[in-house]
Amino acid sequence: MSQLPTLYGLVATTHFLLPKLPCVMSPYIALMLWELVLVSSFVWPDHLEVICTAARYDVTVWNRSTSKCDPLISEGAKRGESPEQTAAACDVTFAMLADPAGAMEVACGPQGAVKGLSAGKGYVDVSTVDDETSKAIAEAVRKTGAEFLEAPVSGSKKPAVDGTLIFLTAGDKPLFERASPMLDVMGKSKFYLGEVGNGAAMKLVVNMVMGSMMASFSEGLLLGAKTGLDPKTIIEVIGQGAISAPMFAMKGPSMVEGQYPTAFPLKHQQKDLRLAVELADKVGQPTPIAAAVNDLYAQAKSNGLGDEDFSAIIEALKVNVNA
Ligand SMILES: NC(=O)C1=CN([C@@H]2O[C@H](COP(=O)(O)OP(=O)(O)OC[C@H]3O[C@@H](n4cnc5c(N)ncnc54)[C@H](OP(=O)(O)O)[C@@H]3O)[C@@H](O)[C@H]2O)C=CC1
Ligand SMILES: O=CC(=O)O
Repeated sequence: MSQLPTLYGLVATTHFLLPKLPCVMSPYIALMLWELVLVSSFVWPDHLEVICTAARYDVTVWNRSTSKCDPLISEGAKRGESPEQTAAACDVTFAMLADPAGAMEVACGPQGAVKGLSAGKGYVDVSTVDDETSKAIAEAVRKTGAEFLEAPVSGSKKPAVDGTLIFLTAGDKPLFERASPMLDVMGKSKFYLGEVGNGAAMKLVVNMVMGSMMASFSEGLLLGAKTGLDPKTIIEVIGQGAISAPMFAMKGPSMVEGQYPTAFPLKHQQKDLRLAVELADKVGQPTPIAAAVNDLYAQAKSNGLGDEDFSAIIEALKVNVNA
């Protein structure tokens, strides 16, 4: 299928992207891989066809819940039997897992990708994790002679489908250069940030700001509504001023309707806030706003909103304090 020498492995996650590369996958990665030829619970056959044709990569996919790979398999991807076998079969393996525990399990567990790595291979971890997890995976990967790149992404489901993610990479520069053509298929830009840990830190900083923005926006919509303002007009006014943001314009209208179709799950936004607050604590930077917002998301998660989109945080604020 491919005239290129690189074989991709994807060990992943499931919900967000079944992207376009070799993976141990997540839904999110599935979307990314989708453009390389990936797999996922999302079905966009026409789009996949376009991407496969354009990218021309041979892709092997593995996911813990194997059925999530079926759509990609039916489009020509090969099925990996385990992270180990996937990494052994591929030149470069992309991993996209839910959290630090999942990323460690898939990289370093009993059938982990590390067991299939060797000199000449590369492992690119696209999961959002903390710097310590990333460094531990980097060490295990490098012990095999393979190279490691952390590459968390900024951008949710639509950018994944469109191939307009932003990659925040750090680690082995030769692997960054080798993986760049693949990153370019899945993303609109990529940053190389130096030592392992810098990509994780950048991602946590960005998502800390995003989580706080969404909570503040939610408070504004609810406060306005309580004073008799039309929330749709609030969104319009915000959209024309200095604090306008694509996120408000995109998610505001459905939030007003009480609809939260999941692109970025609330449980992952809370995970990122928690990791950001822990990072701040480690380096001695006060982040009182992020700490308060983290508590709010944690409360929303315990109230059953974890699998909703993170914009469902507005529901956690819909309490009548005068009742
Ligand atoms: N969704 C989004 O918009 C974005 C997500 N991200 C980040 O990308 C990552 C994935 O996100 P997303 O796809 O939405 O998450 P999901 O929760 O939808 O998917 C998580 C994936 O991780 C797998 N997984 C979790 N734990 C393990 C484990 N112990 N062993 C093997 N597999 C495991 C799941 O497997 P299974 O299918 O078997 O459950 C699933 O494939 C997260 O780190 C998230 O923060 C970053 C930017 C945007
Ligand atoms: O991590 C989430 C995103 O949208 O970026």
